[in-house]
Amino acid sequence: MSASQPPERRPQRGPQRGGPQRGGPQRGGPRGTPGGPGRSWTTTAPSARPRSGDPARRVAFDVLRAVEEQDAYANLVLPRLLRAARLDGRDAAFATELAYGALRGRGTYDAVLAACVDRPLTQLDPPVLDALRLGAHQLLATRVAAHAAVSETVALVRGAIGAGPSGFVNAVLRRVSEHDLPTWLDKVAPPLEGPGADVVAALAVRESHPAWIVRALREALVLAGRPASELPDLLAADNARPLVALAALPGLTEPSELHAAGAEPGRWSPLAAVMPDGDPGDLPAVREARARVQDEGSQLAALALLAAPLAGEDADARWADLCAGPGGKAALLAASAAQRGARLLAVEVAPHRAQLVQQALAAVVSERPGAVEVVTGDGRTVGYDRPGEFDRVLVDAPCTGLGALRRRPEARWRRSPADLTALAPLQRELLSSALDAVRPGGVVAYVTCSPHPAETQAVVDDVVRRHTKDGEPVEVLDAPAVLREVAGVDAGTGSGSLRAQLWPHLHGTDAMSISLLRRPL
Ligand SMILES: C[S@@+](CC[C@H](N)C(=O)[O-])C[C@H]1O[C@@H](n2cnc3c(N)ncnc32)[C@H](O)[C@@H]1O
Repeated sequence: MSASQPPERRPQRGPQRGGPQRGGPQRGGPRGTPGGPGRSWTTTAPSARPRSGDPARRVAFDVLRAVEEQDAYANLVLPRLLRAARLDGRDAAFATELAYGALRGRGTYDAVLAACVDRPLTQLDPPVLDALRLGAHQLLATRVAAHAAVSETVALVRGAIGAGPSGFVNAVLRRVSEHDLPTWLDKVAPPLEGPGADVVAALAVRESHPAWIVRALREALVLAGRPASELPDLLAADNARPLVALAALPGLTEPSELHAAGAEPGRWSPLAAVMPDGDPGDLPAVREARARVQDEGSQLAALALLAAPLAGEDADARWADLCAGPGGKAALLAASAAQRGARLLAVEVAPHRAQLVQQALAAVVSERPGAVEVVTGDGRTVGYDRPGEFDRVLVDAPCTGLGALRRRPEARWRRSPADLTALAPLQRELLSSALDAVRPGGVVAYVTCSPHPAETQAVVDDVVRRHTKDGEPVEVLDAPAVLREVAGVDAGTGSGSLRAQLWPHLHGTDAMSISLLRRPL
């Protein structure tokens, strides 16, 4: 697994954090003998060490616990915990690296830990297992000194869980520290080639992905005209920290304002600026909602809808976003609508997400209130309620998010193949509704942040076939050609498919799939 390097740590002693005394002593123990060549160890017995834990490690641990126990999203819970612990700067960066790294790397670390513990990991107390993952991440993928990784993790366990498991954690982590990551991978991952090779199982351990996702991404690559040999790079890209991309909302600011504040030009989107470091919230344009954090792939999806050629009448003033929450693409569309004298209907079914859309569009609304209408409702009914009313409609469909795993470190462990089946009818109904909602000659963009064929090509093929059968044919437009025009990006999928597919390992964006459809005149 290729994990990003964390910032150098300066030695730190945090205030004591009294945590609930969860978990008893762990029975059994590590395999083999602790210690290893080239490592320096403190000679103090774990029981005699101070009980204090480092606050950054405690925050990372609490993130892992919230993800496990409350189904929390790491990117939402982490900022709250950082604020509560009053961590910023390097300490906040370290806590973030630990939490995200341990979550992303779980597949690799569990394989290593399983080789160091004498019973299935499922029999460990879940908080103890999380602490071990944090320790393994420090030992195998950061520059934290081995003795500090072990002793600080043991201190964390004493503070957050209790004294009982501290000796066990100490012994297991010492065992982990006996080898570096490449050596461990050679020991615990199945071979990638030669006799007994199992590419999927090997990459699942090496690149820390569930095997079904490794298989699904391989299929997605091949069906999008890419060689399967790109799979390791694609999986590795999911483990790299994405740069923060910003979108300058048209008419409200210019990318040059963001560049002047230290951001660099984006790679593809004409609206993009990329922050090499720092907090986007420090930029006035972001604070005032004139610019927003948005992956370049998402920017390109919205821009593709706006650039797709209409047919027939000149009208281009009525746009709709049927799945608007939390409002990223709607903000870009609304700002463009305000510029071009158009009006955007933003529909979102979840009330709290519809509120986020309102917030995302606030700057546009204050400039031009008539440019936007936000509705809490079901996008599936728009085609029936307002048939033929729109010139351009976006369906940014609810999907598995398999193309944005680098952004959501826990997502790969939450998803299951059943999600694909569960989302399929909704995706088809939303696209069908969009096609009913556009006028003849109007265009629909069907977008997912997943490259999986079941929620991209299959949905489009099915809906186009059904509409055609019902006497309402649909034209499939050349989405890669539109993207080439808009951003000079090559996102072709080959073999006659007109769908565009972006990839993290090729384009540096989320793996957005973009199909453009038009109702014939
Ligand atoms: C992929 S997200 C959209 C992201 C959004 N376009 C953006 O760029 O910020 C899909 C959204 O669709 C919403 N959704 C799910 N089912 C829906 C439905 N039947 N009608 C409208 N919205 C729906 C979800 O709540 C979620 O907010």
